[in-house]
Amino acid sequence: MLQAKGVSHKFDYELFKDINLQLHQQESIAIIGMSGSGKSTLLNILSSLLKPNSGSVLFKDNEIYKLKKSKLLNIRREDFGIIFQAHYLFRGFSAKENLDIATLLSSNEVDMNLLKTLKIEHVLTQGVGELSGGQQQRLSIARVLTKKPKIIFADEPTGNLDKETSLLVMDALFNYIKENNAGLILVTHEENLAKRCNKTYKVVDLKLEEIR
Ligand SMILES: Nc1ncnc2c1ncn2[C@@H]1O[C@H](COP(=O)(O)OP(=O)(O)OP(=O)(O)O)[C@@H](O)[C@H]1O
Repeated sequence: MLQAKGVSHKFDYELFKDINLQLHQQESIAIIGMSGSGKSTLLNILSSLLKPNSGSVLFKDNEIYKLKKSKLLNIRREDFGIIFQAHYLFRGFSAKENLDIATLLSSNEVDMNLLKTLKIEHVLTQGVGELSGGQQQRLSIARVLTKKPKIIFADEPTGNLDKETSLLVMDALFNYIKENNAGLILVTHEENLAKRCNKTYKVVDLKLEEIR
C-alpha cells in the first residue's frame, strides 16, 4: 500500500540515506530511535508532508511527490490520517462540533463504539477548552479515524497519556486497522507499544534497522 524507495534527506546534516520500507494492509510498523534521530521527519516524508531530497514514496503505486498538488491534497485529505504530537482541534467549538467537521468532509458517521473505546462519549457537548489534555488528544484521534483513512501516521499518539489510557488508544488504533483493512505507522519511544506492531524499525546511522 505504501512504499519508500531509496529515500535520503538532509537538513544541515544528513539524516537518512537510502531508506526503504513497505507497509501492507492490516500491517503496523513502529519507528523507534534516539531523540533527534529523525523519526518525525521520516513520518512527515512518508505522510506526504515533506518531499525528501531524493528517493520516492509510493501510495498504491503512485509516486506521491510527482502527483499534481490537487491529487496529493486529495490523498492527504481522504486516504492519510495524520496524528500529531500537538493536536489541532478547533477551540471555541464543542467536542461534537470538532467531530462533525470530519463527518462533513468525509460523509462518514461518527463511530459511537470508537468514542466509547476511547472513553470520550460523555464529553461531546463540552467545549474543547473544558477538556483535559488527554481527552483532547483522544478527541483528535477520534476525528482522524472518523475520516476512515487507509493509512494512519501517528507521532507519539500516547505521549501525554497515562498507561491505562495509552492502552485504550492503542487498542482503538489496532482495531481500526484490522476492521478497515488499513495500515499504521507509529513513531514511539515506548518499547512495549512498538512490540505490539508487526514490525519495528530503529533509525540508526542514517538507516532503518529492523528489530526482531
Ligand atoms: N524543518 C526543519 N529544518 C531544519 N532542521 C530540522 C527540521 N525538522 C527537523 N529538523 C532537525 O532534524 C533532526 C531530527 O528531528 P526529528 O524531529 O525528525 O527527530 P525525532 O527523532 O523525531 O526526535 P524526537 O524523538 O525528539 O521527537 C533534529 O536535529 C531537528 O532539529
